[in-house]
Amino acid sequence: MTNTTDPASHQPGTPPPAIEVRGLGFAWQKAQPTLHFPDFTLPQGEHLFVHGPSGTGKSTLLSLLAGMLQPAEGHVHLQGTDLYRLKTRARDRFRADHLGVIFQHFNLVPYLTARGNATLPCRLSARRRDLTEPGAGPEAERLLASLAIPEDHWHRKVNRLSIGQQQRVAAARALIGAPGIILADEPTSALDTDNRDRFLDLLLELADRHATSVLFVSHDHTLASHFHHHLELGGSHG
Ligand SMILES: Nc1ncnc2c1ncn2[C@@H]1O[C@H](COP(=O)(O)OP(=O)(O)OP(=O)(O)O)[C@@H](O)[C@H]1O
Repeated sequence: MTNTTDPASHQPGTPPPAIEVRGLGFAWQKAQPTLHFPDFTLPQGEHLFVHGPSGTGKSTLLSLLAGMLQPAEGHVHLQGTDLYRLKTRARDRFRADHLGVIFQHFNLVPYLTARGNATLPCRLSARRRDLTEPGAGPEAERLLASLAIPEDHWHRKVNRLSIGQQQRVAAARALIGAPGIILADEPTSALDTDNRDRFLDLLLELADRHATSVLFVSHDHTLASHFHHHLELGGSHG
């Protein structure tokens, strides 16, 4: 893997942070003002809660961190790799190997089962396949069970599951193969308070087992206490 670590960004001999953002800006269209994002560093294994009013750029930030948009300015380093110095194919590979993403609408593959969706990252990444023990199928089943998906639902197509169950399948897909970073965009928006807290506790507990860093976007301030760090968008920086 190409490693374009910025030597100024962390002490030699220590692991690089999970996420480092510097001077990041993005414009959806030339006529639109550039969205500016605050600088931040998230140490590996720690969790960040990103909040802020609608339209302040939370989803845009997530897409930038996932390597899916080209920034107008600034840098994103993920685990020491300068994401936007990678060529497109290398960036796609980096994403498949190191990122688990839970989108607002889950982006599950509707014609695959819960187990089929959860194992998908291991089909796209040999690294993640190699990091499953004893293999992608059993690991997917263990994650689905940990996330309270009943065994008789594992072989059901995901469009026959409840919204809450689909959210948990998306979490299993993000967690499989121990990616270093999980990016989650409002993944609890459709859940009631009890299920939301349970989902979040499970996600963070499973992430902690592999020292996975979680960046979690939500409008819901009551979730902030679950996280080590908080980042408010829409303040004086932008
Ligand atoms: N595909 C797009 N094309 C043009 N402008 C966009 C696009 N997506 C978002 N924007 C604009 O970029 C800005 C930031 O949007 P973004 O969705 O990142 O905000 P957000 O904080 O996630 O909002 P919400 O909380 O409502 O989901 C908004 O002004 C929005 O209108």
